[in-house]
Amino acid sequence: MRVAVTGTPGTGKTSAVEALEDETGFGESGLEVVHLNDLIRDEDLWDERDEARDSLVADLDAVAERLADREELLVESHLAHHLDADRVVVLRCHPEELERRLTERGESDAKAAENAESEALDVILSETVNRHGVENVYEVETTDRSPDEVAAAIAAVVAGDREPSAGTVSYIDYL
Ligand SMILES: Nc1ncnc2c1ncn2[C@@H]1O[C@H](COP(=O)(O)OP(=O)(O)O)[C@@H](O)[C@H]1O
Repeated sequence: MRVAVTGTPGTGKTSAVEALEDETGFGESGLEVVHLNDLIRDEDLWDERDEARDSLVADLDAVAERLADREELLVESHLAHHLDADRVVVLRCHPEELERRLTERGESDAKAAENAESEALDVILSETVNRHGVENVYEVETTDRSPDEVAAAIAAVVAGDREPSAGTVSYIDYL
């Protein structure tokens, strides 16, 4: 099975998946965890540098090819939903809390605000539903949850103990 964990930067993908990897019992799932942003950087799977955003623009074809022969995968990244997957977890976070998390992480105010707005507009959720269909999408609210609690929700998706739930989160009040 291939599981993608996606979400706007700051929703806590890396923290939750690291907590999941630390959980006893996760090894039994047989899933290999890929922190995609690290792979893209380490293996040069990008084709240009976005100077304005101080980030790399991933070569998604090269990434897909790199992972093509892997069947048992859990891929974590804000790009993970652009890859083939059986189930996609979309982490969500209230834009005000998201902005706080990103600013605390050292991101610029502009970048934090851009991501908060994107989260309020459901950008990644929409992209995910368009590609994978509502029946394969699981939204997980992280605003008031610890990384361990978010990890437990991801584990429940992996185990098949959670129903698909696209469209259950709304931050329209922020706009
Ligand atoms: N569940 C959470 N509750 C509060 N803060 C969190 C949570 N998850 C992550 N953070 C903090 O928010 C920031 C972004 O987390 P990170 O895991 O890097 O997110 P992402 O991988 O989605 O960009 C980090 O500073 C992290 O410590």
